[in-house]
Amino acid sequence: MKAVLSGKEMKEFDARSIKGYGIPSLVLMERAAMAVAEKAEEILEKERAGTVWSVCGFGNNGADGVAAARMLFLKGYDVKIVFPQRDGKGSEELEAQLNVVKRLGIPVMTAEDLSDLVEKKIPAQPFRKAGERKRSCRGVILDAIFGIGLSRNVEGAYRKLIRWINGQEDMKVIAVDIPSGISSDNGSVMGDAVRADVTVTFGEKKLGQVLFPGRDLCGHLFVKDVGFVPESSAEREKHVQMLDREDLLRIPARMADSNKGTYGKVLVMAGAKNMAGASLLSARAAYRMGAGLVKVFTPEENRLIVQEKLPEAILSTYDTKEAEKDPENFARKIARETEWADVIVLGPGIGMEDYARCMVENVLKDAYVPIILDADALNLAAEYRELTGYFTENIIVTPHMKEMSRLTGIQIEEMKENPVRTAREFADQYGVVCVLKDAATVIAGRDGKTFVNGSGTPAMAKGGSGDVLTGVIAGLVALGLEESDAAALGVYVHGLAGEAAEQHFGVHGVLAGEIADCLPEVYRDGI
Ligand SMILES: NC(=O)C1=CN([C@@H]2O[C@H](COP(=O)(O)OP(=O)(O)OC[C@H]3O[C@@H](n4cnc5c(N)ncnc54)[C@H](OP(=O)(O)O)[C@@H]3O)[C@@H](O)[C@H]2O)[C@@H](O)CC1
Ligand SMILES: [K+]
Repeated sequence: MKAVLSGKEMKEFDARSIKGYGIPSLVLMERAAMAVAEKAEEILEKERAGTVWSVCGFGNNGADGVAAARMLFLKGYDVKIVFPQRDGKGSEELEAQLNVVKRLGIPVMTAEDLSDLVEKKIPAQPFRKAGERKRSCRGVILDAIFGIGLSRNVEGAYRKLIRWINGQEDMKVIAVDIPSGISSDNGSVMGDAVRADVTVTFGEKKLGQVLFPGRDLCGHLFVKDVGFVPESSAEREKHVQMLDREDLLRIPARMADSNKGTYGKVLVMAGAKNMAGASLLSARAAYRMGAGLVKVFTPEENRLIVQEKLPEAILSTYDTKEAEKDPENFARKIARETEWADVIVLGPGIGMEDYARCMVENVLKDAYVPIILDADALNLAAEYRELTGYFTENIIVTPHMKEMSRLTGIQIEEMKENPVRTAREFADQYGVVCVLKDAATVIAGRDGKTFVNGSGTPAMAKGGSGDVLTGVIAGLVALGLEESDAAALGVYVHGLAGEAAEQHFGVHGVLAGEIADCLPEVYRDGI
């Protein structure tokens, strides 16, 4: 698990080393610049190229850029430094770096000196992967205009320079700390932003590098230790966390002396009449994740297909007409089923009929085991607000952006501006675990624990992928993990399984069921 810091937290973190412990700012900067110069040299050697443009702003990000330019100049590369304009007042560190550069005679110019400074916006290139350039590589651009100190939208000469960088098809772009124009707090583009091939960041990851679109614009991200004094583990835990492969070791082992009862009972309440797909995907994923017993509770019409496609599942069916005619009897049936379960998946594909609403209400009212509330159960809660009155600490909600928008009334664009805050506020308001699904899913758990997921691939942007996630989380609860941990680890494992499925079927070809079937590849390697 690694901490991910906001811009403000990062500022406090580096101030702690500089002011708190007396490590000189220029010492940290020298190491930061060296990490950038090393990465640049690696690329220049590989590409057999010799040109370096260091495009710098007037803060310490710019000072890093000037220092790295000096190091590359001393190695014999053809280096030029570019500033947006002549009259900018620089930070103390920048002035110090510029004094050295002047004595060495490294050319320093301004944006106006560039003959091909463009006005028009460079179109996005959705099919170009980071690191791919159209023509052969002539050299490297160091993007050191803004780092974590970006405080407002970019305009004027700054914006022109950003567009100029994006227009250099034959140069590789290394972003110093974070691509200029990206908010380090939430990854949003503030007016315009650099698309980097590589980003070299210092000390800790920033939220702007793990949330989209910043995550995409970083290209390959490298985190370099530059000598900051680390925080205690209690302090680190207060930050947003990101899981890594080591966390797979937290999946409980299977013991020699065990049986199916040892690994928990998952009840999947999913699927509508003649629509069994969601229940099958969820149940299959729960079994693949390691649950001992999985029962599917679904309309009678789905009996044959469930038996045929997943004979390992226990099946319990209900008559939807009867359920509507005699809700009390239906409630008793539901109570018997929920009593059996150690964990419940509630909602995938159940529809919005009255009996579905009755089912959601009864489960929320009477079941005390962890409940993963997804899809139509969430839509029902949005439509019949009184259902949210039953939200308590045993509930994990797994909305995607549209479902979250229905639940909260907040516009999707607004939530995307700060998904961490959106998930956190929802979890705190209702006392639930909130999994806000998106390309970078945010998990807001108990005790203020918040995670951003780093695994996954666009190959998973397909129908049924969310159903699989419910089964993965349920499987982890069945194995014995606490709800917040099961949710965070479940999202991570689900993403890794998606990556494994992409290896087999390509980025366009993955089916949701194949994500479930690739789960064993993930934890087999991890444990
Ligand atoms: N020793 C250390 O601390 C270490 C720091 N390190 C490095 O320092 C970086 C942080 O440096 P930083 O705090 O100086 O901020 P930075 O990103 O350079 O920008 C601030 C400047 O931009 C300006 N500005 C902001 N927005 C603007 C806009 N839209 N349009 C125009 N101007 C705008 C702002 O002006 P102002 O807002 O004051 O008007 C100010 O002049 C960090 O990312 C890392 O690279 C590493 O070397 C490790 C050691
Ligand atoms: K930068």
